Amino acid sequence: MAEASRILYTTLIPSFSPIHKTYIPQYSPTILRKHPIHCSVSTSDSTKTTGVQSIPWGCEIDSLENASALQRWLSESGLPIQKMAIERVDVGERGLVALKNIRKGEKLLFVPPALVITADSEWGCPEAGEVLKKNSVPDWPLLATYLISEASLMESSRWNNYISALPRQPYSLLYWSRTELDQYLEASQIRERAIERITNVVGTYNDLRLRIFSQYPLLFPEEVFNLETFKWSFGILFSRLVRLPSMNGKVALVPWADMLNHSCEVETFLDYDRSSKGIVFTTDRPYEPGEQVFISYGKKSNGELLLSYGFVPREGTNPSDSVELPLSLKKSDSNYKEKLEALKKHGLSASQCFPVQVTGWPLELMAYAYLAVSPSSMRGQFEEMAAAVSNKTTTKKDMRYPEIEEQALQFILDSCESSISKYNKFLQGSGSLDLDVTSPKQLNRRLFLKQLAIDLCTTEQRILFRTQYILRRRLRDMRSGELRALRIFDAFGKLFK
Ligand SMILES: C[S@@+](CC[C@H](N)C(=O)[O-])C[C@H]1O[C@@H](n2cnc3c(N)ncnc32)[C@H](O)[C@@H]1O
Repeated sequence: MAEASRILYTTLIPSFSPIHKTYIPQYSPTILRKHPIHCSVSTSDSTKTTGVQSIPWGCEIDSLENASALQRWLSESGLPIQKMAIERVDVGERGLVALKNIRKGEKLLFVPPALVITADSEWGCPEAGEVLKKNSVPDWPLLATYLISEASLMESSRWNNYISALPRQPYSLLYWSRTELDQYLEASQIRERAIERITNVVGTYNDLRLRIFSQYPLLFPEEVFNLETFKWSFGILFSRLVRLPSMNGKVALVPWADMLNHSCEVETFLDYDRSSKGIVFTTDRPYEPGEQVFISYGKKSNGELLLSYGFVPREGTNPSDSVELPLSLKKSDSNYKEKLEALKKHGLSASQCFPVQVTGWPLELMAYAYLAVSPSSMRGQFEEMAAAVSNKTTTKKDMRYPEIEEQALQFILDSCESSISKYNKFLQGSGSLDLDVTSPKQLNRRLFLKQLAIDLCTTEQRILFRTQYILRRRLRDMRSGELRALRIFDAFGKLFK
């Protein structure tokens, strides 16, 4: 479900496919190795390639100096006069603030395509770009390498002002160590997603290094193109890349537009506007001078926002919030093997996670619960249940098996309560911090991460409490209904004795 919303919206975090899964080299690198090519810019001055210390890799975002330089450079480079300016803000540290009254329904920004970075952008070091393109490197790793390459060129890159204004340390779970993830996010399934993402980024870098960078050390010196710089560039992509629906879903970094922070209270998103030939968004509320202007990064849960952007919205403000509930087949089930086979046929495994919202849970979760509790006598239905778990049923109507509904609901309730106790353990153990995480620089790292984890776990646990309440009520109603039916049946029996 979250995946679908990612595609519908111009989200700032499109799905990222790790290079080692998708990338097929189209020529033998040995051919080029025999004729090494040098990047004319980076090799002419040794400090550009080896003087890594001097590459700034963005800036501290609480300093607005580089942001002002960015703003000047953008207007000199064709960005029309704006109704907003970059300022220090309460939400998101730096953001775009209205300079004038802005109406609801007004188009803003108009960033021309020449100021947008895509996989087709010209490289400051064209030879490096050629090598990546000849190797059919997909957009994400290509853009990550592009950012590093341009950053290393410093003033020689046309994006110098943009890169200098990027955060030196983008806030995202990519920057959390394994110990921090284990310590603070053990209760949340987001920990798994973060580990998976870090593994993909490391895998992608290793793949590029083995196949390409090591073959062209002059174009891609390890002092510049290494895991640390890749984590930085992927952190930038995860928190700033947009997918533009009107450009066939092309992914792009849009300077200036990427200074907009997210609000769960607006629905407007960035897109290419054919009539003005620029990147715009249309406001869905008015703004007064001095107010921060927001866009939506997509209908994402708090966990997904923390994963990619490193923040958690205030409690109760995100209508798209959800929590992943893990369910598993019981190993002691005498039909375990058959049920697992049925799941495997649909690309699923014995343990699955399902997104639960305060408004309810998906049909797929219910189908999984039916499968998990169904007895041997229902073996003939395992297949259709597994198909419903994978959302591949032909009929999309709510599937029901009244004879095992009570067990299925109890099964979900047990999983829900086991998750709640994990959150309890973390939240009770962490005490009650109540720090203002909108100014992260003022906190030390440990407190900052802990507060983020507490905010996330509190909102996720709330959803589970609500689910627990609904399940308990349904089960109580079912059971009291059954009891009443039994009593009536009993009374009838006595009547005819
Ligand atoms: C696309 S950038 C927006 C501009 C960013 N504030 C900057 O100064 O570069 C996304 C980053 O902004 C911050 N951000 C965006 N919306 C936020 C929000 N509602 N609350 C806290 N931080 C937010 C997060 O650090 C996120 O990774």
